[in-house]
Amino acid sequence: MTSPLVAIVADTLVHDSYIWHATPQTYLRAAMEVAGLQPLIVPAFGDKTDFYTILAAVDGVMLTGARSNVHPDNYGVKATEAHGPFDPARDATSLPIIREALKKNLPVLAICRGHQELNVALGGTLANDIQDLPDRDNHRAPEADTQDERYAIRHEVNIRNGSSLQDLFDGETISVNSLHRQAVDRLADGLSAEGTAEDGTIEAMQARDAKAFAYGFQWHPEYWAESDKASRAIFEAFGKAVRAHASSRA
Ligand SMILES: N[C@@H](CCC(=O)NCCCC(=O)O)C(=O)O
Repeated sequence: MTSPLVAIVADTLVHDSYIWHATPQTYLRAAMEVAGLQPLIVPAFGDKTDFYTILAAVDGVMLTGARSNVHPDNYGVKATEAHGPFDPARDATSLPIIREALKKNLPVLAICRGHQELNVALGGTLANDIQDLPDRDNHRAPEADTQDERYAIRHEVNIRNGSSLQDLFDGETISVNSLHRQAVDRLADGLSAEGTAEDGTIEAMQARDAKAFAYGFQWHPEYWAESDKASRAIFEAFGKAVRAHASSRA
């Protein structure tokens, strides 16, 4: 059995005196075991990356969550210490890969930092430390000993009436986890808000002109992809779209 390739842009981190280009296993497993895809981790070498060759080889692109934040230079805001930590190598790789993937009508699944990258890549902006803004809730992960507690389901997302996500989730409201302190501020023109939290945070969005699956989700469907119905539905739909792209090329 062959599985289509999905490109996943790596985070960079320093460990044991080396710079690593890496992706958490939760995303890789959800891509492999629920979406049925073969992940290909793309090292974050920015403009040294041969995007043409990578995007000719894969049938989808997935952007993961990360503790780092998109550098505000990318959306025209002056950086402060509070905007960090940063991973400029990832920004320089993920933002162009998103734009190129959408131009090529490749399926795109953007999660948490990836959701924020999708907005910035198309010209939108981000709000920082939203828990300190008036009328906004705390969307950060709780202090907890285990990842299961950090990724526990925390709040509801209301899906826009008429959104194709209502069909995907078979309902108007879903319950999600929450591990972020930034959020979409000005939504890029090329995106539509498809789901919002009670405090107005854009939790789900879609690339308007995309001919394939192209969604951003502010929460983490990868963590419960095997056991949670809505999380599984996202990965299954992404897998189906990537396989459709692969078949259309064959
Ligand atoms: N850093 C951004 C993006 C949020 C995100 O991708 N979170 C994943 C965090 C994983 C963890 O805490 O273990 C933000 O804070 O908004």
